[in-house]
Amino acid sequence: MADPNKSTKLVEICRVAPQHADQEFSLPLTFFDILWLKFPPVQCLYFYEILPSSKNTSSFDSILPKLKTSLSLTLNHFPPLAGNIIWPQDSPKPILSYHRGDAVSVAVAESDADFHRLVSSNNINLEAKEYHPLVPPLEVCHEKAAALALQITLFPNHGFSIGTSAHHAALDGKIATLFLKSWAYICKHESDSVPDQLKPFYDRRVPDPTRIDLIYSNHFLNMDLELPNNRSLMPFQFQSPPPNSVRGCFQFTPAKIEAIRQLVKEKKQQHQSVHLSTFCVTTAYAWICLVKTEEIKSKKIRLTFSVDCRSRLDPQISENYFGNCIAPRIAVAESEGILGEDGLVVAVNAISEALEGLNNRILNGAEAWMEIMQPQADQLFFVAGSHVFRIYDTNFGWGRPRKYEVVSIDRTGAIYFSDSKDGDGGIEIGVVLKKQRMEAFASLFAKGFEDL
Ligand SMILES: CC(C)(COP(=O)(O)OP(=O)(O)OC[C@H]1O[C@@H](n2cnc3c(N)ncnc32)[C@H](O)[C@@H]1OP(=O)(O)O)[C@@H](O)C(=O)NCCC(=O)NCCSC(=O)CC(=O)O
Repeated sequence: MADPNKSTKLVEICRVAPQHADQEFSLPLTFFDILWLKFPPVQCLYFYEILPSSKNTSSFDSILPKLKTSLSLTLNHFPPLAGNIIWPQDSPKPILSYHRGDAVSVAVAESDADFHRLVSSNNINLEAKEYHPLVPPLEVCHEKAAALALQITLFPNHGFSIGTSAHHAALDGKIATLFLKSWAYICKHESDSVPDQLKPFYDRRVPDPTRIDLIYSNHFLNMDLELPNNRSLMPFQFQSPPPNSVRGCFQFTPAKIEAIRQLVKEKKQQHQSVHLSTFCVTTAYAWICLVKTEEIKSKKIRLTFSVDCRSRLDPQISENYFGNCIAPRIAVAESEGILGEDGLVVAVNAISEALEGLNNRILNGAEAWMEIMQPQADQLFFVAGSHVFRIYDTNFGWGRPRKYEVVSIDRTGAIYFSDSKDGDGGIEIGVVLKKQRMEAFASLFAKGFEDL
């Protein structure tokens, strides 16, 4: 249990602006962005350890100035992140706007909480709310919503954490990661520029011949909300984590991933081929463990995940296109099948089916994505993040992150995926469950591999 006497104290809240951004930005949101307009902020945490024996100890005092200076330089490349989402009365849709003088709110805090407990990957007793003091709130009111807020928390003699709160209508996971990597690069190399692969791309030429952006915007404008106006940018209320919720982090080593793949291959022998990517087999395994843990009674079970569309649009857009460019996909399976002897094959089949048509029909049905995103009775799981982002390569000059966490999954109910901190091709997943359920999940997750 967390020690109630340990605390995180706010030291200052400063505003960091791009150092030389002369260009004002006004990026109209596309339908990919508007889909997330009312979503709560995506909150992530990166922990960095500074070992007492390391030569970096002497530089502990320089952490904060280095991070602030490099942030300001990084924002030169990402000025919209210092801006706000607004929805002017005369605009049919919301806009991400950056004006000179806009800045990112950066909270600086100091914590005497147990750093090692917070970064432990084997701990399934970390209360969900223990990370909350380490991530900042995002400034949101009816008229505007900040794109980004940051918090740097120092753990004297141990290390520091960077907490991020990002508006999902401003950027998706890929660009949030790109921003952090650019910041880390500039900080580590004491540079003011980044290599091309870390540069965002601002051309907004996303194909939208049927004006899905207006369909989504009108959805909000026509909603019967008890708000001063339907252009309000206040997010929908998402549930707080129930009391007794804990976080768990689980590892798929490369050997475990291969074992699942082999098992599905053997069982599928006589049938058609299926998509046996790392994403597919690990998501299937985690999904089954969750369904068993939650003792789901509904007949059909759904799993929603995002697909990066950047390379899948016609014509393709830049890999570093700034904004959102993800499409929701839903895997649907019968609970009987998922819980049965061939549950893995059933789950892999369902995910494979949901992945069909990505290269030529990616936007089919996009008019209805807004409905897909609404909570539904038989929809259970939502995948956030991706192992392909290589989060653990985000090195500000003090080494790889000791731990990464998507804090906001405790409100969205998602399960997050990232690469593993060992950098060996493994995968890490994070879940938030009630304590008893977490114990059941941990046991199922471990036992499943014994049975492979
Ligand atoms: C649709 C997918 C999930 C499907 O993934 P898959 O791995 O099954 O399929 P795939 O076609 O991408 O890859 C199949 C195999 O080819 C390999 N592969 C793919 N592209 C490659 C490339 N360019 N070079 C080399 N290899 C490549 C993969 O590593 C994989 O192998 P192997 O498996 O052996 O490695 C993914 O393509 C994708 O779009 N991922 C990103 C999703 C995303 O952006 N999520 C974040 C949402 S925003 C967010 O999270 C914020 C929030 O909402 O909270």
